[in-house]
Amino acid sequence: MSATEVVVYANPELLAAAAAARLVTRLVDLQAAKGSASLVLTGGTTGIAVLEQLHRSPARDAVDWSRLDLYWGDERFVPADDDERNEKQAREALLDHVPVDPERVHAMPASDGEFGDDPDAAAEAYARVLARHARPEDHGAVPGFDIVLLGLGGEGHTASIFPESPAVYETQRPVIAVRNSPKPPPTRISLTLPALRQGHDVWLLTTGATKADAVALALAGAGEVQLPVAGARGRRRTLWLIDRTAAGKLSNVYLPPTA
Ligand SMILES: O=C(O)[C@H](O)[C@@H](O)[C@H](O)[C@H](O)COP(=O)(O)O
Repeated sequence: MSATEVVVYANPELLAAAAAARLVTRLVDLQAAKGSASLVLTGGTTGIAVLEQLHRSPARDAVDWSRLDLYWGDERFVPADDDERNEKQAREALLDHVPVDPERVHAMPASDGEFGDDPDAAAEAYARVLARHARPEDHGAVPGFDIVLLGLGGEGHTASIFPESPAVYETQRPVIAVRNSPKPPPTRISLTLPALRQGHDVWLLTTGATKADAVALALAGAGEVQLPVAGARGRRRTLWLIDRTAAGKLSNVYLPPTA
C-alpha cells in the first residue's frame, strides 16, 4: 500500500510555487537516477498555475527537458486551437518556453485531428500511444508514470472521471471517451483510475474551500465510485498538495502560518 501524505500551504500562490519547486527536484533526481522521467499533466487552474510557476522557476533548467516524457491525464475533446484545451494551456504556461523533445510530448487527440469528431477513436488511439511506451517492468499496456499530476472537483472528480459515471466503473480500458461531462466542455478523453494508478507518484493539487469536503472524504477513505479522486493512488506515493482553505475540513494536519 502506498504512503499517503498531505502538505498544506498558506495560499494558492505558495502552493503553486512550492509544487513547482518540488517537481523540479523530483524530476532532476529521477533523471539523475535513470536518465529520463515521465510526467502526466492535468488541466484545471491549479495544475496550470504549477506549470506557470515552473516556467518562472530559477531552477527550471536543472531539468533536462529533452529527456522528459509528457502525457495528459485528461483532455477536453475540442479543436486543437481551442483555449479550453489542456494541451494549449500547458504549452502557453510552460511547454512552449522549454526545450522539450516534440517526439516525447504525447498530447491527446483534438476533435479536429486525425480521428475527427470521434472521441472513442481518439481514446483508443491514445491507449495505443500508452501501450507503445509501456515497458516489460510496467506489467501491462500503460507506462509506469513517474509522476501523475491531478486536480479534483468539489464533488470528487479527478481527471475527467466523475462520480458514478461510466468512467469510474471502467476497469479494462486505460483511456476512455467521456460524454455529458458535468464540468464543461461536455466531451472529453480521460485516463481511467487503473491507468492513473500506474503512476509511481500521484500528486493531488487543489485549493479553495469548495474542495474541502472532497479532500476530507477522500482522506477518510471514501469509495471511488462516489468520490473518484479517492481512487487516485500512486504505486509508491500519494501526495496531497493543498492550501489552507482546501484543508478546512481536516483535523490532524499541520497548518502553516497564514502568509
Ligand atoms: O480538464 C479538467 O478540467 C481537469 O483535468 C480537471 O480534473 C481539473 O483538474 C479539476 O476540475 C480541478 O480544476 P480546478 O483546479 O480549476 O478547480
